[in-house]
Amino acid sequence: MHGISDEMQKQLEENMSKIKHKIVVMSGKGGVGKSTVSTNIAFGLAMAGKKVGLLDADLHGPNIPLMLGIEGTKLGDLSKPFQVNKNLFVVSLSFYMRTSDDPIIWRGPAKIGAIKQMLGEVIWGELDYLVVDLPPGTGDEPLTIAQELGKIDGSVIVTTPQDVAILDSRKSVKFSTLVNMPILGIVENMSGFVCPHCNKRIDIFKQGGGEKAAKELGVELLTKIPMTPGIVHAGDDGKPFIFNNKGPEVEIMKELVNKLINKVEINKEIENKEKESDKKMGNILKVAFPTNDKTNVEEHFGHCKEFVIFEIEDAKIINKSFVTPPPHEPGVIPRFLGEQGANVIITGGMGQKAIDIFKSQNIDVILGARGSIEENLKTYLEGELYSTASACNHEHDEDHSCNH
Ligand SMILES: Nc1ncnc2c1ncn2[C@@H]1O[C@H](COP(=O)(O)OP(=O)(O)OP(=O)(O)O)[C@@H](O)[C@H]1O
Repeated sequence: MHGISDEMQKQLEENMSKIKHKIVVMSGKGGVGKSTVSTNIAFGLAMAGKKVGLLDADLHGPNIPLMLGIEGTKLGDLSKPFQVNKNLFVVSLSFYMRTSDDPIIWRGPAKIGAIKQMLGEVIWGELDYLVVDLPPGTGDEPLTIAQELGKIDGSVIVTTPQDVAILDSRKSVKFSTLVNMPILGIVENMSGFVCPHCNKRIDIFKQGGGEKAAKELGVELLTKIPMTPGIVHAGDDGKPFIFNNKGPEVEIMKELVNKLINKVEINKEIENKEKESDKKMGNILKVAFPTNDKTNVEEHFGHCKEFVIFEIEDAKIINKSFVTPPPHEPGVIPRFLGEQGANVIITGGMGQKAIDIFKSQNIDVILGARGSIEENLKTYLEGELYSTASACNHEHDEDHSCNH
């Protein structure tokens, strides 16, 4: 299990491209409540109606199944995540272990291969969010996982209130910068304890480490979660704390989830607007191909199952997405691709009317393409792909494609 095949790498990228938002939860060291925070964020997002995947990628202590009450689960079909409820799906490295106390003793490359294999084999399908519980620390393992996830919306850094929080958080901030992922903010966990008998607050782990770290590092302090006995019971009983509990700590968790939704979705909107304006200024290129098998150019342009659209910036692919066109009717598909912002369509062939509609939207048409999409795209980006066919001559079926 040292590496993965090209085919699986492709599958991995395709899996990741179907996920709208990715959040990684990390911490500079173990035991600060990273898995607790990941589980409650994922459960909270699912409660808010989002379709969520929770990936327990903590190689050494994959304990999310325990927190969800599904410990001991062994999946027969490893490509399918475990469905916890209508909106929440989970995959844990523990599903791959023989027993729950089977120590994970893979080293270096084997570990990385195992993670890549898991990312490649699991078919999440379309998700609104993937929440990833990274292994603690900022070493090679979390780094590889973060790099394989593709574009990440941001990291949530979990820390505790001690002074050392600043050191741990600084490492996590550096890590986030290294993999080019935005930092959504810091969660100061185990932040004081309010005695249920006398209501007096006791700062067991000192005070404000996370807050200070956030200020010094110029990162938002997302929230402070107090030491709460209910959180321990919920974790041990396999029922996430955010679910079915009441009180200020639950409200804190719910506010955290709402904050993340706002941050991630607003960030994405801003990014999309920037991309749109970049595109208008000619900085981002969108290249579309019809396909039936996600790999090869479908020559029957008007009847393909879907289109793959690549976004290109500085001759590099920065995004790849699949879109399903509306049912075929004359003129509908060229307009649909115009709405998707396509600048170029590369296909086998099409009728003159479709070509005219594309041209009226300033979309270039390249005809005569066949075979591998990636190869065609590469040739196009090298400036070597030219139309090798002319319009099909079909009066009534402008989106028709012939096998030229
Ligand atoms: N705010 C809190 N109040 C009380 N207990 C908490 C709180 N947050 C986490 N815990 C408890 O602390 C313990 C460790 O939490 P958790 O497993 O989430 O930490 P972790 O950072 O993921 O650890 P690891 O590095 O081992 O994966 C658990 O028993 C959990 O229930």
